[in-house]
Amino acid sequence: MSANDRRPVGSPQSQTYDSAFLKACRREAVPHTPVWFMRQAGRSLPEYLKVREGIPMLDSCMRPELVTEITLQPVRRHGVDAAIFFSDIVVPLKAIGIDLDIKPGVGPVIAEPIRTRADLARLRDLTPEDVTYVTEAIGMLTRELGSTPLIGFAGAPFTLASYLVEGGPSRNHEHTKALMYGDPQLWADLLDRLAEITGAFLKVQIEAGASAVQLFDSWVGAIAPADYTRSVMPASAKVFDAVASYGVPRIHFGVGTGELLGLMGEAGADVVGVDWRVPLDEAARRVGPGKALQGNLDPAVLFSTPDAVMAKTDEVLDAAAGLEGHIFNLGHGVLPTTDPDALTRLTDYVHTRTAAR
Ligand SMILES: Cc1c2[nH]c(c1CCC(=O)O)Cc1[nH]c(c(CCC(=O)O)c1C)Cc1[nH]c(c(CCC(=O)O)c1C)Cc1[nH]c(c(C)c1CCC(=O)O)C2
Repeated sequence: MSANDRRPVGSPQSQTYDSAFLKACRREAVPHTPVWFMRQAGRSLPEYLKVREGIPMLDSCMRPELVTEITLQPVRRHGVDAAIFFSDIVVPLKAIGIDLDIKPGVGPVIAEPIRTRADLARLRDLTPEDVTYVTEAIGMLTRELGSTPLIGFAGAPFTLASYLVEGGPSRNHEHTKALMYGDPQLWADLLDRLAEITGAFLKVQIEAGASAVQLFDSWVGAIAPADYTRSVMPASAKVFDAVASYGVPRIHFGVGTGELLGLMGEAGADVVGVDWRVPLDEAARRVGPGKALQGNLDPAVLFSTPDAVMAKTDEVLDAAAGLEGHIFNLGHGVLPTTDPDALTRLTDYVHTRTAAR
């Protein structure tokens, strides 16, 4: 029997329960503000580029030893308070047989976009057998990580639908919105299918040992609040409901979502991720009581001088001073050409500045 079998995730007996990260998610007192970075594993790290050499992105997600190594790299280097599982939001779609690839410098590209009712049949249920490499990698990882929590993740139904309907990355989401407004029933059915798949994918990660999960609705900032409530929120709420009984914190993040922060909390999140456009004290007013916040240093700030980084970090920490729970992060993912030393310095700075309080 492994440690995971005896000490279930989410319970006070789990090895990660008393970590600063999980305490902040639960809005309990912390020894220091916990830090992790979206996209902390990846191209900013030379050791990542080295192990990925000659291995296509999606292939790398299916090799448990490689996933374990890549996930651990930023934890070792920066001393962050949590690891995020190395994978991609399109991995579950690939696992159920959707023909897609991740093109370097472009992102996910879908061979045949999904736009009709007949296309929906291609989105079959995801079972744990489809992603045994995920279960295996998380088992290896949680053994290596010990008391450091592992964050599992998935793409939210809207963001996944955007890739599937457009066929790839999109600035304006025109085909996606055409479907959402033009055939609301097909849209609702598509998002509901994606919610089932996403819920199943998160369950696999939690059952394998993930201590928290983050739902990335990266592109939902393109949607107005009324449309979000009507056409997006029911599916995201279904995903959060699917994993509610595990008792692990659920984080909800999107870019440009200032007008949606309250609704994204209401969808069922315990922690709301905030990009850099809304200060955290204002975000707290929008989200309301009972939720922790995560964020929100502009990732581009890391290209500035160390003094400027510290000054902008102080602004984030000052705005966060009155929050019920705060997890320090960037407002979006680490940019690929970021100096990794700037991330290590930032981690140390947040730890030191918040330890004395
Ligand atoms: C929208 C989205 C995607 N993937 C993801 C999102 C949501 C987060 C966000 O909003 O940024 C999520 C994601 N993708 C990846 C992770 C790994 C874990 C981590 O954060 O450290 C996570 C959490 C690895 C990856 N996913 C990808 C890379 C780069 C590929 C490479 O290193 O070869 C990595 C490390 C590819 C990818 N996959 C996607 C994009 C836009 C890209 C970048 C394309 C490019 O610029 O090359 C889709």
